[in-house]
Amino acid sequence: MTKIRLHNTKTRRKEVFEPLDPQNVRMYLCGPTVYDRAHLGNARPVVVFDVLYRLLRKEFGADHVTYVRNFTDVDDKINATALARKEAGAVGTLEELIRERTEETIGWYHADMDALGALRPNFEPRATDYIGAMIAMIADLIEKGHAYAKDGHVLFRVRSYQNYGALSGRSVDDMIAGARVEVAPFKEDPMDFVLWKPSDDELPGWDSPWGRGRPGWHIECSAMSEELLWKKPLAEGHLSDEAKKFPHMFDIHAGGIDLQFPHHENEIAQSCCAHPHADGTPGEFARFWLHNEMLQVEGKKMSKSLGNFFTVRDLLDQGIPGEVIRFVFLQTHYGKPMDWTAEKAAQAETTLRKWYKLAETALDNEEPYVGVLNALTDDLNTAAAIAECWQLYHASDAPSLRASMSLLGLMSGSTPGWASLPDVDLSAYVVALADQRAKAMETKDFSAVDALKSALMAAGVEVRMSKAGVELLPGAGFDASKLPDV
Ligand SMILES: Nc1ncnc2c1ncn2[C@@H]1O[C@H](COP(=O)(O)OP(=O)(O)OP(=O)(O)O)[C@@H](O)[C@H]1O
Ligand SMILES: [Zn+2]
Repeated sequence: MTKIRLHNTKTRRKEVFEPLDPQNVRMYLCGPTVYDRAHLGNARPVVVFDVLYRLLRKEFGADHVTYVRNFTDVDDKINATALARKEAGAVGTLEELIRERTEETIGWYHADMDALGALRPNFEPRATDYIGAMIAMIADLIEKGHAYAKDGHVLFRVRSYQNYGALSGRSVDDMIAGARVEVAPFKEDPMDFVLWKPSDDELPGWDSPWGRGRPGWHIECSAMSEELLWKKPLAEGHLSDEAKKFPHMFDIHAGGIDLQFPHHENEIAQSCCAHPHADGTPGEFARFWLHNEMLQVEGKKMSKSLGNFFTVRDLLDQGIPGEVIRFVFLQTHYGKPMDWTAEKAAQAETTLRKWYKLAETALDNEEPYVGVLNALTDDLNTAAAIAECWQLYHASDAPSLRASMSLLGLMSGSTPGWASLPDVDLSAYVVALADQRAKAMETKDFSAVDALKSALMAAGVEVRMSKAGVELLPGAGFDASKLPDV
């Protein structure tokens, strides 16, 4: 078996990845806050870590990987969206409107990420289903002296955790200088962050020892990863004796680099302080930290707050197949920033069309080509994997190309219609158009040619007419059911 090597942000090195328990490889990815459609940047971690999930399933067995990705469904932005709808006259209590909004957004998220060929994780916990676990963890942190309650708030005492900042490689003081930390009367230190905050009657809230309130953002990932990647497999007997020697530890924690600080630093602080070793020193959390770089727009992170975003749905609605979007992501290593451009999408589509044509002649039951596997096991080098696929294409090695594409999550069948594109026989239309054009040259009446051309274009066919002849290609929005009769 090829050794998987991954760049671990924690050590800033590429390291050989050996799971604590090869029978149950455990990974957690910070998921979306569900108040709106995912923008294209939000899709990058999903695609990148879907490749990792597929690789781990290939190496350790499909039933031996547990992948958790949460939904943050308690958040001030969600509350604000629901409140705005209520003010605009929507019927229902605020809580109902919030639930409606998060349900709707989760539905959109699934549809959009499915279209990108991303496998659904094994667990997709919602924060609101784990409030009890969060309250218990917060109470425990207070008892251990790592947190304090003040005015209905509970704060994490950052200076009680010596390793704070280790993931980002910065000292607490540097971080304070560089970050916009909120100074508040209820804080002992401006660096302390919120574990729990009070809710007024207008806001969703849960009863807690500190009054009615709601959790801060960071605690949910600590609580949910603990519940699903440690307690649950432990209780169900799905952890080896070796893995049990590392309580509360799991293999991989992933997310965008924008989450490294403060979100991931805070997750580490909470989890390690909640589960100290027997000698009282801070305990363990994730062994490997993986961070994807940002999708950018003109050098800036695509983000909702900057307003420089478009959604995955926008692109799908423009007729760009999900696999094309996926392919564009795969062309850049996850550790590098990247842009989305129309040229990249067009090139990706041309490539995929060629590959499909060859790969479709083979069955999907071969092993992926070793060159592709080697590229992926080298810190998910998807760009190199694509170069290897080109070699297979040029060598007309259909079985290996098909198996390699499927390891990359391509040809996954989640974009219906796409797979049949290369097989579409448009030759009857080529003949008809050429005939009509020949006639029109004599009669000087081009209306029939134009009508047929428009009908084909309406079905998503790209029409190229030149002296050399007529060329027809199914385009991105191709729909065979709309083809005209000839
Ligand atoms: N431009 C981007 N490129 C790559 N990943 C991104 C980008 N923007 C956000 N992410 C990732 O998307 C995931 C979901 O994040 P989240 O729902 O918190 O985003 P958001 O806060 O709605 O987005 P924004 O940062 O635009 O406000 C996180 O893993 C985050 O790192
Ligand atoms: Zn998280």
